[in-house]
Amino acid sequence: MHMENEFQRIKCTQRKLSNLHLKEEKIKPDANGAVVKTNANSEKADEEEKEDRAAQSLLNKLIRSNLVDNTNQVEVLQRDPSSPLYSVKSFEELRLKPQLLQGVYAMGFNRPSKIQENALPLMLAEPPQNLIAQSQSGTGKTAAFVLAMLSQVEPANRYPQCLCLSPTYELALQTGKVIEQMGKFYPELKLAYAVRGNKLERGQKISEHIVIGTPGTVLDWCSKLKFIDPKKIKVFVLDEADVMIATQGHQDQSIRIQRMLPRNCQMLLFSATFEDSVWKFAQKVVPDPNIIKLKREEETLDTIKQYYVLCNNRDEKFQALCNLYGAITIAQAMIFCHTRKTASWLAAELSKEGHQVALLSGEMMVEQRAAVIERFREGKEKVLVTTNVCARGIDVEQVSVVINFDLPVDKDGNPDNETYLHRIGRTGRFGKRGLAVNMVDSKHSMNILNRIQEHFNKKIERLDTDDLDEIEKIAN
Ligand SMILES: Nc1ncnc2c1ncn2[C@@H]1O[C@H](COP(=O)(O)OP(=O)(O)OP(=O)(O)O)[C@@H](O)[C@H]1O
Repeated sequence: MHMENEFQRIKCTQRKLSNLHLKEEKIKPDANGAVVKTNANSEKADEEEKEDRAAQSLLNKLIRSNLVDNTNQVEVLQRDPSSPLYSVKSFEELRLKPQLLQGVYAMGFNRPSKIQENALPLMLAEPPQNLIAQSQSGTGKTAAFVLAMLSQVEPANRYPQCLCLSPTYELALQTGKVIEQMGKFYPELKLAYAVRGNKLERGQKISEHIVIGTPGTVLDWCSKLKFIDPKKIKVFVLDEADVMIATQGHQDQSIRIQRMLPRNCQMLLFSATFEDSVWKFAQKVVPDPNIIKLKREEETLDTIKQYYVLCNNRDEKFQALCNLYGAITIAQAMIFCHTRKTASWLAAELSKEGHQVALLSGEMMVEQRAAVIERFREGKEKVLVTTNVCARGIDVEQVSVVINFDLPVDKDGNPDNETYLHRIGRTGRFGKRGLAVNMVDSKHSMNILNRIQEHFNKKIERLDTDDLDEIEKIAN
């Protein structure tokens, strides 16, 4: 397929861009090759680690090979509440083109996911319906809109008919990959990438049926360069709207593109979250929408044993951790630190003690991070040391022990209860027992711990890591 080569070519550029990403770090080598900070704020930057939602989203895509379990109900708000609500339990019921059904099965999908059950009939309805859909990452949104786009293409018409916006170059490539896989048995269907670096000759018109790209380049291709005739677009998809609006300028560019499309163009918007800002944006770009929401699986602290260990300083925390090591490595454990520096130090110290640990750090490229998580998921390492920010939003399901080497705090130094719940709450899932150990080394961190206890109205027991009987007790 023609798009295969295209993808390969873009993949090469992707590597170069990933390297660029590293250059943006606020550290540089001095004349002797040692790493020095470039400005006074860099210590702070290191501590806070800028949250990069796009990188986190990409990481989740790279490490995920399955649907995320979700037994919560799907909420559907129809534009026309009087029309019957269709939901499908099989892909056959959707009456897809045979080559698409073949593609779906070749991907190993046996039946639609929860969100797909309701979203697909709405998206494939005649006349096409607009849709705003929200569900957590990994619930099958991408596969759903890719199928909708592929279903609506008329291959005989050699011009773009579906337009899909992604927040970043890398995310666009990932979605492109799903289009390629699902369209594997539909060779006449062609895909073009509207991403920076993909240069076309002036005056050229694109003949591919689906265009996937980032807002800036797509806007240029539709307006300034006129590679695409926006008036011929039948399906417009805005993916990862929550990540999109976190990037400066993307929101305005997306709205400008949307304004160029014909009135009867089907508009589809997807997001993992629905904060107010996302919702406002969604309403601007999707007129008269149907709305589908799938709630996140509730995390609870009910089946988790929570402890704290009282120490005087970092070295004592390390010693306590070593005492606990045998008990925690019965299962898989994640250890959270506040800064990259502490995480690197801790991983190095644990290695010196002869323990095999993995380090996941924000300064690694996304591909490297994905490889580390993959090894951990395969059980090649039983302990993963990371920072709260770096691991935010990453779903590793089999972890049953969480150690907060540093307690989670927000930018202002207040307890970050949400992160605490998300980290710890995942350990006791599916009826499994979980274990959480919090390291406390100052009055301040004791105060944070007390506030966390108050917030969840749950007592966190003290643990003496010199007492072998007690350690034995928590491990079993
Ligand atoms: N019906 C299905 N049956 C089995 N696996 C599926 C099905 N739909 C999607 N998947 C797989 O589940 C994983 C998550 O799906 P997908 O990427 O579509 O989720 P998503 O909600 O778009 O996630 P994100 O928000 O991270 O983009 C992928 O590996 C995908 O191949």
